[in-house]
Formats: sequence, C-alpha cells, structure tokens
Amino acid sequence: MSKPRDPVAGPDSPEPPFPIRLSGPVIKGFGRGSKDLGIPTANIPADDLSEKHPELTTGVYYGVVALDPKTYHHETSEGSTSTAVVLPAVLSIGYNPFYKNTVRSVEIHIMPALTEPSPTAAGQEGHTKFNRLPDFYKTRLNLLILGYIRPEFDYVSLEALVEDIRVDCEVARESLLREAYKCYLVDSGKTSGKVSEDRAWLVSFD
Ligand SMILES: Cc1cc2nc3c(=O)[nH]c(=O)nc-3n(C[C@H](O)[C@H](O)[C@H](O)COP(=O)(O)O)c2cc1C
Ligand SMILES: Nc1ncnc2c1ncn2[C@@H]1O[C@H](COP(=O)(O)OP(=O)(O)O)[C@@H](O)[C@H]1O
Ligand SMILES: [Mg+2]
Repeated sequence: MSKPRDPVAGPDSPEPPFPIRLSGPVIKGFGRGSKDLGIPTANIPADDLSEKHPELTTGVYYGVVALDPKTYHHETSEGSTSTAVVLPAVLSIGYNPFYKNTVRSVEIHIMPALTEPSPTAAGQEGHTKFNRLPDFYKTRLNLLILGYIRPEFDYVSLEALVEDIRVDCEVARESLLREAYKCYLVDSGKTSGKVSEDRAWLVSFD
C-alpha cells in the first residue's frame, strides 16, 4: 500500500511564480483521456511554453479556467450565460510517462463548481464518474495556474493512474477552497487589485 497523500498542496496563498496565465484554443490530443481513462482533458498548444514560461516544470497543477462564451454556452440553473463562467481545474504538463509521449502536452480536466458535490470524493474508487461537459474543441480557453501538486509518474496499471488523478481532483478542490484561492473562482466584490486584474484577464476574450 502506498502512503496516503496530503489533502492540500502548496502554501495558504499563491506564491510566485503563481498565478501563471496560459491561453489557447482547445486542440485534439491523442484521444486517450475519455476513451482509456474516462477522464476528458482539454488540450491546449504547448509549443511556446519553454520560451514564455521556462519556470513551468513538468508536473500536475491546479488552477481556474474560463471558456470563450462566444463559442461555448455554459448551461447554469439560470439558463445559458453570455459571460464566461470560471471553473476549478486540475492539469498535467509533460510527457505522460505512462504513455511515453515524445512531445510535451498541456491537458486540463475541468471540475464542477466547488458548490456542487464532488464526483471524485473518496468511497467511489473504481467507480468514479469524472466530470463531463459537452465537447468544446476549438473554443479558446484561458487558464490561471495557481499551484503545484506533484511530478508526473509512470504507473503499474491504468487503474493506478486513474486513482492518482482522482486524488489530484480532490487535492485541487481542497486547495482551491482556501480563501486566498477561492477568490479567483467567486467574485465576492472585495477582491484586491492583483486578484481582480488576473480575474479580469481570465474572463476576457477579444
Ligand atoms: C490531473 C492529471 C494528472 C495526470 N498525471 C499523469 C501522470 O502522473 N502520468 C501520466 O503518464 N499521465 C498523467 N496524466 C495524463 C493522462 O495520462 C492524459 O490525460 C491522458 O493520456 C489523455 O491524453 P490525451 O488528452 O492526449 O488523450 C494526468 C492527467 C491529469 C488531468
Ligand atoms: N470536464 C472536462 N474537462 C476537459 N475537457 C472536457 C470535459 N468534458 C468534456 N470535455 C471535452 O472533451 C475533450 C477532451 O477529451 P479527450 O478524451 O481528452 O480527447 P483529446 O485526446 O482529443 O484531448 C475536450 O477537448 C473537451 O472538448
Ligand atoms: Mg485530452
């Protein structure tokens, strides 16, 4: 048995180099996320990553995302919205050692709002239904990376990889529930300068 993982990752408020801004159109990946793992990941181009963000090492991170509402209509209980909805996310940046990719990819799994029950909560091991939205290929995605979780690993089985990603979702969720992170998701009206600036960038799609 491997030892239990820490329930949260990173300091109590984002520290440099975070938040890191990434943006790009959602592109096709290797087609494994949904099919092999049951975990859809929105892939965005990674071409200029080493030039623009040399500090961004390979690994698993958490953050917040927004999709361009011009092409993605998010359904809420109030109906369809024309402003971008901000959602929590967990992502991997790297070569997917389990699949031995030769090119680096950025793969983002968008989670449900923190006010909704978590589909990846413990007790569902082996039966987890990861969050799935209607497809949004080609839509522009803005991402603020807020913290680092762990390095990428190779695994003895597909089940072991899926279980670790399930725990990543829970770690991301608990980490983002902290006040200094939650303010990126929920605009309380009293957020300070830099947070509002980053949040304004997140939901702007010109
Ligand atoms: C939160 C998260 C953590 C991941 N961690 C690993 C990892 O440690 N090792 C690995 O080989 N792949 C990891 N992956 C990548 C998955 O293997 C990848 O999403 C899958 O291969 C789907 O790829 P595709 O979008 O190209 O189809 C992770 C993905 C996510 C979303
Ligand atoms: N919760 C989600 N997070 C990320 N992408 C999602 C989600 N739900 C649906 N999708 C869609 O699924 C696609 C990714 O599925 P995936 O099986 O990883 O395919 P690919 O290999 O092409 O990336 C995304 O591009 C997006 O259109
Ligand atoms: Mg993918």
